[in-house]
Amino acid sequence: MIVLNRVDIAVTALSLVLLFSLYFFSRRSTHKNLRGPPAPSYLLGLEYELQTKTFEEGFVRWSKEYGTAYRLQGCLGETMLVVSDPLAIHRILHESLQDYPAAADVRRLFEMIFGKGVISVKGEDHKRHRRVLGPAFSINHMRQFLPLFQRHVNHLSEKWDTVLQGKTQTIDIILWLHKLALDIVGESAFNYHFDALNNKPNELTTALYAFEKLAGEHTPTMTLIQAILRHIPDSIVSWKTKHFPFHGDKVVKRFLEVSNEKAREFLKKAGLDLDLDSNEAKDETGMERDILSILARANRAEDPRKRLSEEEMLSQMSTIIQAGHHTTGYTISWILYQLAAHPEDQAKVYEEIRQARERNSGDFTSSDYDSMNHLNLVIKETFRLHPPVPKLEREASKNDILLLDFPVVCRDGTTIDAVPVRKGQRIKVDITSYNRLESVWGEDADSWNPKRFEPISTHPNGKEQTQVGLFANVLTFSGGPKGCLGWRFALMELQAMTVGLVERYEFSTVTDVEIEAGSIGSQTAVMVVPSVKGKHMEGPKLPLKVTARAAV
Ligand code: HEM
Repeated sequence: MIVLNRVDIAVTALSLVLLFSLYFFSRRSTHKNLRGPPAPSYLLGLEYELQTKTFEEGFVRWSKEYGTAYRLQGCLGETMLVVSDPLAIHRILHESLQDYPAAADVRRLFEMIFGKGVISVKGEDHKRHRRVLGPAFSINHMRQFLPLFQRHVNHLSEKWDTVLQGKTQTIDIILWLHKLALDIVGESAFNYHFDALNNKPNELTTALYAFEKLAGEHTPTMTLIQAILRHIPDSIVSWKTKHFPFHGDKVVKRFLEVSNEKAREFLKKAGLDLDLDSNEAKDETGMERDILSILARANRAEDPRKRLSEEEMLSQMSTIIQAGHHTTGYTISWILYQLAAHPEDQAKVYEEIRQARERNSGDFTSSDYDSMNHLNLVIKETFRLHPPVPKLEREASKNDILLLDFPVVCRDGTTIDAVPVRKGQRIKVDITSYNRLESVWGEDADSWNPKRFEPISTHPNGKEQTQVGLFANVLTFSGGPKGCLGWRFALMELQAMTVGLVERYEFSTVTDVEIEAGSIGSQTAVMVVPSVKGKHMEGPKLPLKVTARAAV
């Protein structure tokens, strides 16, 4: 057996660093003339620092300083391009999606977490997945979920009533709302009862919570390892994960295994098992309210050559559970926070609910929600200011040129309105900064102002906005053929949650507790969450004062 001494190990490590540096040098970008923030070190670039900064301190500030396209130095001298320019984003997400797939390491991570679901695949496979998934997310099916949303909101209210005992109490609302969102998505996706609000232990919740605990562990070494892994071929990383899994690999795998097992059990029980040709007679199960049943039927109706395989079908469930609960859980938290911080908006929303109650004393319909003007302005403004997914990681698959709506000034003082992109270039589509561009949203873009979404005849910069986002032209749900599949689901769920909770409770901020946007996750997959100012590294927290209202 070969025994390596310390010198051997040091020489090997140094050689690897040199080899990677040479590799990165050969891939250095064409963006030398673009401006960007200085990096504190060659080894880590700005990547480690980014994980300790809030988005406000990093990306939002830099986009103000350097414009809608700038360079960002990653580990070992890698140059990344950050864009928040509407025209450039339009090209990346809408016009040329096939030339700007998700970066390879992101797809690899997504495949580990979600399996071979819609979020992990690209090209023709992605189109095939979207075709089968489309019907399950149609507006008509979404409306069928409304009673389910309302039932779970009522359940949360029962819990809060017990906590409040008729008094005003400070509640850290975030964990409650996270559990509410999880209960909703489990039952909607495949009639799975997480029973999170009841704190009921079950296999899938245990696997999910173990997975969630992984997020937020950052060290310089981990940052460097992750950066190096980005450039190692998939086959080698898969081999390593299979034969020498890290603790995190095992935890992630466990969640996917349990989710697949539960989805398979459910389909079997519903008579929709994935042995596609043998279940023609088992059509009427009466359970088509969940996404998986609708999906199974849509898949059967597809041309057999284009159907999703069993593995692909089951992977959609882990995808929907993960994509559909953190996002809505954090967004409803921000909505309630903004209503607490802006009592005049809360009063308007409450008044709309009160008036709607006079017309409808039973369960509200989706038309009732759509007719509440101020409620919908508040939701749109929250989407704009608080996107839970702050950026998308893309990679150019060929050389291209990104035209800019808003020219940027270069290091040599020249102004450019087009940025060349070479094959392999990593691009960060900066959702948060696009949503805050003064040139798009007006001078008060950093401030809360729901009225900006009232219909107007002219736009703040005097010209029509370039179409980028799926909803209200904010980029929160992304845009184009890979944009969020669940945006209608999320919108209706958030309407039901906001109305259900504001009708019963009054929310106000806690004196001396300031809230800011922190983040959890890694550079590859990060989420922005409410946290206590100065303590964002401690994770999501949102204490609010909650008072039960007298019945309307
Ligand atoms: C406020 C709530 C939500 C936000 C902000 C949000 C945001 C996003 C974003 C930014 C993406 C990435 C798109 C891209 O890569 O270009 C995405 C993808 C996705 N979301 Fe959502 N999402 C939300 C809720 C939901 C819900 C409730 C569901 C399901 C019930 C869902 C299902 C999906 C799926 C399946 C994808 C993958 C789409 C694809 O790759 O083609 N999302 N979402």
